[in-house]
Amino acid sequence: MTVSFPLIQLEHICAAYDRKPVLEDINLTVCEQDFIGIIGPNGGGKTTLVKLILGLLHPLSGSIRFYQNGKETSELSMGYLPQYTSIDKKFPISVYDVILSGLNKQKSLFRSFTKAQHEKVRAMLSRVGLEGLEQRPIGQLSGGQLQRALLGRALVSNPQILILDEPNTYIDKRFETHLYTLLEEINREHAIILVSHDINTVLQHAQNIACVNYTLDYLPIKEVTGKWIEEHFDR
Ligand SMILES: Nc1ncnc2c1ncn2[C@@H]1O[C@H](COP(=O)(O)OP(=O)(O)OP(=O)(O)O)[C@@H](O)[C@H]1O
Repeated sequence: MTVSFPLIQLEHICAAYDRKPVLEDINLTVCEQDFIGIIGPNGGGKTTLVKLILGLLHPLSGSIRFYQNGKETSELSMGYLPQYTSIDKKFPISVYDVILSGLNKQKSLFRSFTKAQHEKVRAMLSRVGLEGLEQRPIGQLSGGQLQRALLGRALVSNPQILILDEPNTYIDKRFETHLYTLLEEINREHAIILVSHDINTVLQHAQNIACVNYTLDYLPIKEVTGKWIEEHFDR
């Protein structure tokens, strides 16, 4: 059996916006090669939890720790596919540059992107099925095409952990099948956190499930019963 080390450990996390509590006493460990599906009702705090993990929001109390090969580290490389609605489609940027921007953190400050980095972008364009659309501004893409471009941006740096917030809102059935094959492939080496309203998607692909509704309830998929789904899932 392979040993799976923790990558992220959240302990007793509380979060609030303008003093209004949103998350209470959240404990969660994300291990290497984990695939955690996050479900929960609208406004339950799923995106807030993702923002805390990404460091975009600071908790009111509690701790978030990152680990690499079992040793604590200050940060991890994370790829993030945000919710479609949080994207400004009017921003004048091409598909190619969106994907390239996923490598910003790996670029030296005063240097241009290297040939190898441009090659990574071209390979990613093909992986997410956007060849031929590289120069198109994002405002002229369909919802599904934009989500694929954002997925390319999240993946191009080969991050240790991939976080997807509602990836299949606009993606068509054909690409959805491809997306989950892609995620399976990625999951052989990297951890995935998938926020989804689609309980079937989570049950089918994740190893563990977390229901976020002010507090967090966590269970291995194997232990999920019909009763648990009824109690936790907002239809
Ligand atoms: N920037 C913000 N300022 C104030 N309140 C916020 C902010 N972002 C989210 N909230 C509130 O925090 C609560 C949790 O929001 P969050 O977006 O985390 O929920 P969610 O589970 O991701 O919801 P959904 O399924 O609708 O995307 C909601 O009541 C929301 O209105």
